[in-house]
Amino acid sequence: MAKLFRAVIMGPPGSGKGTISERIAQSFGLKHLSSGDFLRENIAANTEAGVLAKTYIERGLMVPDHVMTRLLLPRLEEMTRHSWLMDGFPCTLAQAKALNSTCDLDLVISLNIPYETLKDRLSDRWIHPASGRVYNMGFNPPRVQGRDDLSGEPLIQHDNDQPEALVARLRHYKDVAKPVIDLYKSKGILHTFSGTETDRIWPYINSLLSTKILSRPEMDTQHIPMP
Ligand SMILES: Nc1nc2c(ncn2[C@@H]2O[C@H](COP(=O)(O)OP(=O)(O)OP(=O)(O)O)[C@@H](O)[C@H]2O)c(=O)[nH]1
Ligand SMILES: Nc1ncnc2c1ncn2[C@@H]1O[C@H](COP(=O)(O)OP(=O)(O)O)[C@@H](O)[C@H]1O
Repeated sequence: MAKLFRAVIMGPPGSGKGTISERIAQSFGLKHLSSGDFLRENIAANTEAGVLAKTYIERGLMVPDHVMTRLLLPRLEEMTRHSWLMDGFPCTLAQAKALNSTCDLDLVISLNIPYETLKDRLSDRWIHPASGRVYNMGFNPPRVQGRDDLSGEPLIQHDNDQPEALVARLRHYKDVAKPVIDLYKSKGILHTFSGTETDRIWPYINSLLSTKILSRPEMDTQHIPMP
């Protein structure tokens, strides 16, 4: 059996984690797990953790570490037979340490995107709240303006995507992500990609993953006893 592959994608709000994760999931058959989608599922299902998480998200705050880990780690433990890519978790050192105690990551992708680019993208971001589908009026516009492609329902914008809120969100991201990035750097699994366009970054991520994922079955031969 090919060895399982576990990766995390990190980056500030609007850096393209969701967009790139979808491409990775399609090209390499990894399961795309998103902390935001998972929280929304729990909120929709009214689970105890979902109800608690909602009180933070509504105020534009991050969900506390213990709530995130209690929600996500059991889910990851169910995925022992799957290769996956996690988007949006861990985002603090406490979350990274909790994840570390559950599984060994093979790779961490960190997106490094200039502030001006993030500001432009997010002020143009439209979301279909029920599904979490994301559009950008320039980059990937909906087929009908203001409407979700699949359901035809109205799209909305998030207040915290506007420039005033974005500055605070980015500062917060930098503060909490720095020790996480340092941790993964010290483990030798961090790969950072810089740029202003997803389409230009994507080929580099694609070729990195091609080497890592294609080389996995060979690595399995390490377990075959030498004659
Ligand atoms: N103009 C432009 N927009 C892009 C590009 N890549 C992604 N986007 C758009 O930028 C916005 C942010 O991308 P996402 O993939 O949602 O970013 P994210 O990192 O998952 O963001 P969060 O969910 O806030 O953490 C979306 O509206 C995308 O459609 C790009 O290369 N150019
Ligand atoms: N790893 C996490 N730790 C704490 N809170 C989180 C985490 N992931 C997501 N959240 C919460 O869920 C919300 C929605 O997440 P997401 O869909 O990734 O969108 P965004 O980061 O653009 O707001 C975040 O604003 C935050 O409140």
